[in-house]
Amino acid sequence: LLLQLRNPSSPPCIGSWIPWFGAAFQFGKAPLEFIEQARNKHGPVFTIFALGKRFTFVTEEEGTEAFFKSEDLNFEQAVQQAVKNAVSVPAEAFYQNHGILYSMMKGKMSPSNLHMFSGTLCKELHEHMALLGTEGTGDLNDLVRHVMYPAVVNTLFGKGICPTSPSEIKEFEEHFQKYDEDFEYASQMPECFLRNWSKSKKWLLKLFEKVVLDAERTNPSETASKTLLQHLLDSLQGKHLAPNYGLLMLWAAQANAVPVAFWTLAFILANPAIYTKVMEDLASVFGKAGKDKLEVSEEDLKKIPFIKWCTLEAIRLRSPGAITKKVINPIKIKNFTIPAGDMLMLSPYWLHRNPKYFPDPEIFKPDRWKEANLEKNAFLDSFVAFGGGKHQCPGRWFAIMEIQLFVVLFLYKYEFVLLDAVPKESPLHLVGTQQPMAPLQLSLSEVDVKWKDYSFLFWLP
Ligand code: HEM
Repeated sequence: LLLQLRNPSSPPCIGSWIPWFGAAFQFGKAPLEFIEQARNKHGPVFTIFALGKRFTFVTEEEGTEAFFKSEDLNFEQAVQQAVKNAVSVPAEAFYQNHGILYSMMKGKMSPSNLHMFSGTLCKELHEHMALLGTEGTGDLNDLVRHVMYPAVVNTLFGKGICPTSPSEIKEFEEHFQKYDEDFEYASQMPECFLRNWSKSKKWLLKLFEKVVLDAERTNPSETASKTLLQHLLDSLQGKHLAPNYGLLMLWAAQANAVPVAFWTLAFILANPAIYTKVMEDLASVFGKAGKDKLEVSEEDLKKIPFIKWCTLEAIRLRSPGAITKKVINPIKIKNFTIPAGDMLMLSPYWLHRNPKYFPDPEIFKPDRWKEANLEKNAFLDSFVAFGGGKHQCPGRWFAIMEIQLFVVLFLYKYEFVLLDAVPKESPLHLVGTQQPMAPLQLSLSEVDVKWKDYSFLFWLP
């Protein structure tokens, strides 16, 4: 009945007048799947009424164009409340700082500055991989986290600034994982509903008071020697918010990149032909696998484009469930008028499954990236994992580089046997890239150079 009575110019609205029941409840349970079902049933533009808010989804090209370009939509207003809930930055300070901090991060992590990170990152990755030992069995996701997390934190925040050593990391990791796990829900609702999350947030903010003091104390005067955190401290208006912004930056740097590194490795290892191609490329640039302490520069990575394609293809398949803008003036999309106040939502995850742009969309096909003009830093058409327009993810080039570097060093150093099938992605979260639903056990051992030549034979059809 509701659908029949609606104003024909507004999108179909799915929901009930009591938030949390009916469709809104289903939406909360598995939002990713819900979006696709709603699209099939109601068409490319539809509104979900949940948590007392209207979320309008646009799932086709016309909507995408408007989403990234329209002046009637606003990014800052869409995320301000979430930032307030997540790290307690008040609205006024958020609006005052956002533009300055965004430009700073975009500049520091631009393609031409990546070489400033790659040396340190390579060294750090080696150091933390060495702690894994020469062989063992475990879950790939844990393994990736144990290496990537401390290596990237030491690179962006400075060594010894955040806890990363084996003795101090455990408690930190527990809190950070809890914080990350419920970040999405916590950014949408009052903290009192999430007691454990709130405890971890307080613990992390307290820790960051010390982190920023240490970073401030060791802040060098010359620009080239500063860490990303120190640049953030220099740019920030309202120094008392430094711990809050430090934590936000840590979350942004880890939350998406770590799961994508997992998926990139999982997809490569589960596809014998792709694994073989990667290993041949590595051998042609660096010589036979197994030599320890391979030094890989950002220039070297350019010689192995196939690994960049694998990374981008994993990002395509596991891209954020949704990104958001707030409608500030009514906007027309297709035949619908979306009212001011709505949250406009676009799903990179589902857009990346449109066969018109990505034939065989569910298949991991790194070769499709041959068509992208990556030398000019352009992605494939309709690839929006990092957003688009003027608010695109400022860390995207760093993210792609760190994952490539990790994959290179890891595959070069170890041989693997997968003990499980690649798990499915969890449909539970809307914000950010997907987590695996189940563990992926594998056993690994350092490559024995003698054997490496022959190991290719096992993969051949
Ligand atoms: C594969 C990994 C990553 C993915 C898929 C990703 C994706 C995104 C997306 C979709 C947005 C929001 C864009 C929008 O809503 O229009 C975003 C924002 C952001 N990302 Fe990333 N990101 C990744 C890695 C990183 C890394 C490694 C960093 C930092 C080192 C980072 C820092 C940020 C920051 C600071 C913002 C907020 C920008 C703003 O406030 O305007 N991201 N990212």
